[in-house]
Amino acid sequence: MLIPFSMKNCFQLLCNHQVPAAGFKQTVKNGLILQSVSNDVYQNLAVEDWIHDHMNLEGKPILFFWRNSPSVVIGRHQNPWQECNLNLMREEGIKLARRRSGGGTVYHDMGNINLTFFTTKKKYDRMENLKLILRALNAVQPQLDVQATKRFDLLLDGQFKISGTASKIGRTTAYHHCTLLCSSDGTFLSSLLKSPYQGIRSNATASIPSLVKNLLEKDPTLTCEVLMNAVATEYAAYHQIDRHIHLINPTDETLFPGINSKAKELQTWEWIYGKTPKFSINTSFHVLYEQSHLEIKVFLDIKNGRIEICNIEAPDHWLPLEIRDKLNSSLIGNSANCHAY
Ligand SMILES: Nc1ncnc2c1ncn2[C@@H]1O[C@H](COP(=O)(O)OC(=O)CCCC[C@@H]2CCSS2)[C@@H](O)[C@H]1O
Repeated sequence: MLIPFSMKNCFQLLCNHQVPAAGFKQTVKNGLILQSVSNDVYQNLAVEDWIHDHMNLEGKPILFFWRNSPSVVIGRHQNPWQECNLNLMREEGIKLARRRSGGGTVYHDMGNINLTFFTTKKKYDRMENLKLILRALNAVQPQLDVQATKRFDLLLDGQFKISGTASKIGRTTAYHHCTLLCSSDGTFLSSLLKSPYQGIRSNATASIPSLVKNLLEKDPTLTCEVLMNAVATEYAAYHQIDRHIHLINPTDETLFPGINSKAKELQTWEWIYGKTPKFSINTSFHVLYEQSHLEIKVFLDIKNGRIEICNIEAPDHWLPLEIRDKLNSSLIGNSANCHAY
């Protein structure tokens, strides 16, 4: 079912400004199913940006499958310090990405499928897409008890989340993307999505933690490949299109002119950390000094990921006033995570 081939002609058919190439007309008349050959979260998010920015989807919806090497993906208006364990992520080499859609933080690895449903703004319908996934699940395993919730999660057995949803609505084009947990590392997922920091105050979107489960735990035949093929079959039937999954390479500038600079931008400190809504930290800790515990109080105001106000308070005999003032002023302008560079 997977056919790697040059997508150039398909994109020529779908792009606003280009002339339809003969031959592929039938294939892409009513839509297209794509799958990324890359497991790089930034490259795959760049495909979403590119399609969103460049394609005319009128009468030609697109379904895009993608999987990533271990990554944590935060929503557009979230605070990574509040949402995940950045130290653990650094130790384990887990990527952090900020997506352009809103909503909460999720963990991705090769056991998690991402599905992006691109449509015109008019045709955007998250529940319709989730119902399509439910039909696909039902086709491969009729005994599964999976339901869509009002917040567009998919729950297995009434309590375990197997899919989370987010979306981006542009002027004319929109996309709904969601996860599908097949065989992800559940222990990693829960330890990475716990912040060690206390005392953060902010208006950033907070994630809504749930119990999660993998579909493969419920039925060992439900591999990622089986699930993707099932959804592709259902999508093709629904849109009356060819059910082939076309493999695409997100670094191919001949298919996606300008895509590499989009991927680069998504990897910048300014986008990942710098877009964090303003927040403050009000916390304290103790140090042992000459057999007594001293309380050190810390107050920080952080804007665009950088310290704007810094107020560290400590007993004078441990931290002389002059040094404390120097320390406070020297921290201003620093990134809230200097190690992340
Ligand atoms: N991969 C995955 N799938 C489903 N649920 C998850 C996953 N990872 C974590 N979680 C659980 O969801 C909550 C957060 O739920 P919350 O509802 O806050 O956020 C979401 O669901 C966002 C989904 C974004 C989907 C996009 C699709 C392509 S790029 S990312 C988290 O604390 C965990 O309990």
